[in-house]
Amino acid sequence: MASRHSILFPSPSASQVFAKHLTQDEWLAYTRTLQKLHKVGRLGYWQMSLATGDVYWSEVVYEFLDVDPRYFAPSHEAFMTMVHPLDQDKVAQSRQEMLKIGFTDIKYRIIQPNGCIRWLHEIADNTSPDDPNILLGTLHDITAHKALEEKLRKQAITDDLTGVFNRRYFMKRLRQAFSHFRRSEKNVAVLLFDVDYFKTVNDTYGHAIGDQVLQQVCRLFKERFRETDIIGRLGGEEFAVLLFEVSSEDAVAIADGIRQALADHPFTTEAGGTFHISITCGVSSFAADDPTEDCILHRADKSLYLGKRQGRDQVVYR
Ligand SMILES: Nc1nc2c(ncn2[C@@H]2O[C@H](COP(=O)(O)OP(=O)(O)OP(=O)(O)O)[C@@H](O)[C@H]2O)c(=O)[nH]1
Repeated sequence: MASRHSILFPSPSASQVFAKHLTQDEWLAYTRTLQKLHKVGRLGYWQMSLATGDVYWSEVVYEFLDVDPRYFAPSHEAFMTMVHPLDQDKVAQSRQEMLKIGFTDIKYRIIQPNGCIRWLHEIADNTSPDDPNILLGTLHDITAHKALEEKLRKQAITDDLTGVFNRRYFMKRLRQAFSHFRRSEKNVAVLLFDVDYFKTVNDTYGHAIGDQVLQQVCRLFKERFRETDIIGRLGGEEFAVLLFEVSSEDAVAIADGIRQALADHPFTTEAGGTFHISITCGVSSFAADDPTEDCILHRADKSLYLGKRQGRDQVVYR
């Protein structure tokens, strides 16, 4: 404890007090006010002596880390054990940066002893006016900010009704998949699904039941596709799924499994009765001579249209 306080807010020497025209009591009162302000503003700060390696953490830092100052001695090493494994390199690099250019501004995660992950924003420098051998850093807990950021990011790429990706995000992933395919030539397939006679579902059972059908279709998609497959709602009752590193034959078999599962699935009416739907699917794969990523969608769309003309409830591959 004594060594922590020996770095920060040292009791001023008589000459310092004299130079600043402060009495020792005034100086201590000023220090207490500053500490209180940091607590009120939820600003954590730390100091490290380059000469001795001693580290001081303010009370708020202990709170961010959720460790007890009575049992947890502050040190650079102790702190690094709490940094999220995925952010270790970033934090280590920022320390080097600070020593080199005298400043760093970084956001990273720490893991508290209870397993909770917190996001911290650290701004640090080594330009202490009194001692160039002292590094100074401030910490803000930005966990709530990050959670909001993540929520907004998800909202921006998700279809509200069904929870699958929206058209814009699907098209972005299709573009990325196409450029990856051009480099790797690993097969990528698109399944284009369209619910059959969906207008009749709405007209017969009502729009709310129609919405539930779309939600259940997507629930079934999510259950049956892999985490890495990209499921998107292109509009209305049309959905597309991007499958990576899958042969065209397997893509057709997967699509047919979904078609069958949907045909077997009983949907419930408001009155408690049940009804069934069917779905038609067009399948296509990227071709080496495709000039753009849209070509795969055009082919899948043509297959889908053919499937509709041939009587629906089927999978067509071209
Ligand atoms: N309930 C609901 N209906 C929607 C939604 N988006 C589009 N629709 C309806 O989906 C229906 C699509 O009808 P059509 O394009 O005629 O297609 P279809 O009746 O499925 O016929 P085929 O595709 O030829 O088998 C329209 O009635 C749209 O109003 C939605 O979010 N919720």
